[in-house]
Amino acid sequence: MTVDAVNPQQITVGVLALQGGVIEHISLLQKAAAQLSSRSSTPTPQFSFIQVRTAAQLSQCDALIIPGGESTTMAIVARRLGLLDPLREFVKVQHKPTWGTCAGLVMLASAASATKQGGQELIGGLDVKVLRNRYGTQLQSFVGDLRLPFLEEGEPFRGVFIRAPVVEEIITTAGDDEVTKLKGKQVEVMGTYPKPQGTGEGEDIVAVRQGNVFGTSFHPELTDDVRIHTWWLKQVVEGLKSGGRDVQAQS
Ligand SMILES: NC(=O)CC[C@H](N)C(=O)O
Repeated sequence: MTVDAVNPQQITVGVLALQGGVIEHISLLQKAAAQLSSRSSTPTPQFSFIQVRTAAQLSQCDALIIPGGESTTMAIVARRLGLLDPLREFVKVQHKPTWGTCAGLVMLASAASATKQGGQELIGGLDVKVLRNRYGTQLQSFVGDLRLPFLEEGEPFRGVFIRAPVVEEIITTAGDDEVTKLKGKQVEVMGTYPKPQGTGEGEDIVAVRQGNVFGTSFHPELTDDVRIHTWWLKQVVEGLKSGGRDVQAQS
């Protein structure tokens, strides 16, 4: 199933507003929308950016951002508000474009390790296992320069990592129900960052995409760098214009 074709003149993007950097995401989305319209020679869509706290608000959205915060708390609150199943439907059945940052990435993973005792509920959508709090506690927060191949050439992106998760495993179980629902789209690594000293060789995966679902370990909304928001919004518009073909097919 694909996202229904919508009038791309009117696009509503929601930011899940249970906790975390909601206002910051909306502010960067507004800047990104202004940039898209100033760069385009043809009319760009009219965007509405709304905070989502109810299933009714979610149903108005063509795309969604799940911000950072605390995924365990977010799951509990979403469950209490009756939002968890509508969110699963939005991401995994309607295949509407969804981007999770930090705790949002945890929520969009199909599995997580280093969870609290008893585990935690997830939305799923990305066939990955995330390792929560990979870099330690709040005190080990850092800003690291990232080279993100999907962005235009330019300065490295300043990645803000706060108790950040990383993708520790890409789950490729053939015949897995979720994979089938995601139209066979495979997980694509969109960004990596060198493993901290003493924690192994190579790079950690800090950004992934699978079909319409995108996740970053870091917090672009806590910078004034609008590039990822602009890139994502463009993917959303292109996907809706083509009647719901998912964003992975666009690039
Ligand atoms: N900055 C964040 O969003 C932290 C995420 C948090 N460690 C979690 O697992 O939910």
